[in-house]
Amino acid sequence: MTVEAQPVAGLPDPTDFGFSVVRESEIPDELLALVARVRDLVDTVAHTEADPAELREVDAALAQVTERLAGRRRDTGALLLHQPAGGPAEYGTVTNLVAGPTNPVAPPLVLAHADGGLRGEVTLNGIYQGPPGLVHGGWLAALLDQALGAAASAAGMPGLTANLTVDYRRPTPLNVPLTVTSRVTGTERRKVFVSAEIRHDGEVTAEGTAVMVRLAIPE
Ligand SMILES: CCCCC/C=C\C/C=C\C/C=C\C/C=C\CCCC(=O)SCCNC(=O)CCNC(=O)[C@H](O)C(C)(C)COP(=O)(O)OP(=O)(O)OC[C@H]1O[C@@H](n2cnc3c(N)ncnc32)[C@H](O)[C@@H]1OP(=O)(O)O
Repeated sequence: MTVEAQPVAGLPDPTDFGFSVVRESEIPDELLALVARVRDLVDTVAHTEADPAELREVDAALAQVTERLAGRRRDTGALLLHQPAGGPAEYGTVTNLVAGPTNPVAPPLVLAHADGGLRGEVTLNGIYQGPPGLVHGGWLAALLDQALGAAASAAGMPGLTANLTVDYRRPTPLNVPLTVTSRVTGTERRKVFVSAEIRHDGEVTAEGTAVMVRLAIPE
């Protein structure tokens, strides 16, 4: 489902540049319910010890379901026009790997404006595993990258990550609530300096900084 975008302060209308735009409110509840179901499915499949005959049957059933849904496919680059709690409307992508509401692989990370930056809670299950019982370091980097990019975007300066530095301070456990925070710490020409942390039980388990380079939007 694609609609006309509301203008976002300081940004041109993305439809003028060939992007399709979807308002968050236009995503049907039924799709969100299906996405949640598939998240459960991914975790279930990753951990199943069902016998081969049962697996064959389930595989065939899922092949039918996949074919049934494959007919009407959204543009991969479709933008999501959404409004983080406590802040103005902004753009992301509908299928963003970390935060996209329609992406079953996204946990998803939902961030709200807080304390001069952004804050959100997320719980990562066994499909995000690296070492036994612990979150994969690449996924922690992805969470941080998202929070860092979103902080710049929420401050009205969307851009791309030019440089990302991650420090892993403590092992980050699976299946527990993690708090993610981020903020802009400075700007210089098109560069936006940002920092972010992931905490478990109040203790920082991973932290990152990034240089985001603001989008150079053609006149
Ligand atoms: C039309 C409307 C569209 C609306 C869309 C709106 C929003 C959508 C955008 C964002 C969505 C918001 C939130 C999403 C949240 C998170 C998503 C995660 C973020 C990512 O997943 S993102 C993917 C990975 N990311 C890349 O795929 C970047 C590949 N890369 C490049 O595309 C270029 O490399 C680029 C653009 C970075 C720079 O290129 P460029 O030509 O534009 O600019 P240039 O090189 O002149 O650099 C300008 C100044 O940045 C300094 N600088 C450059 N590189 C640096 C580095 N590595 N370290 C330190 N400083 C650096 C220079 O030193 C200079 O600094 P100075 O001003 O001091 O000279």
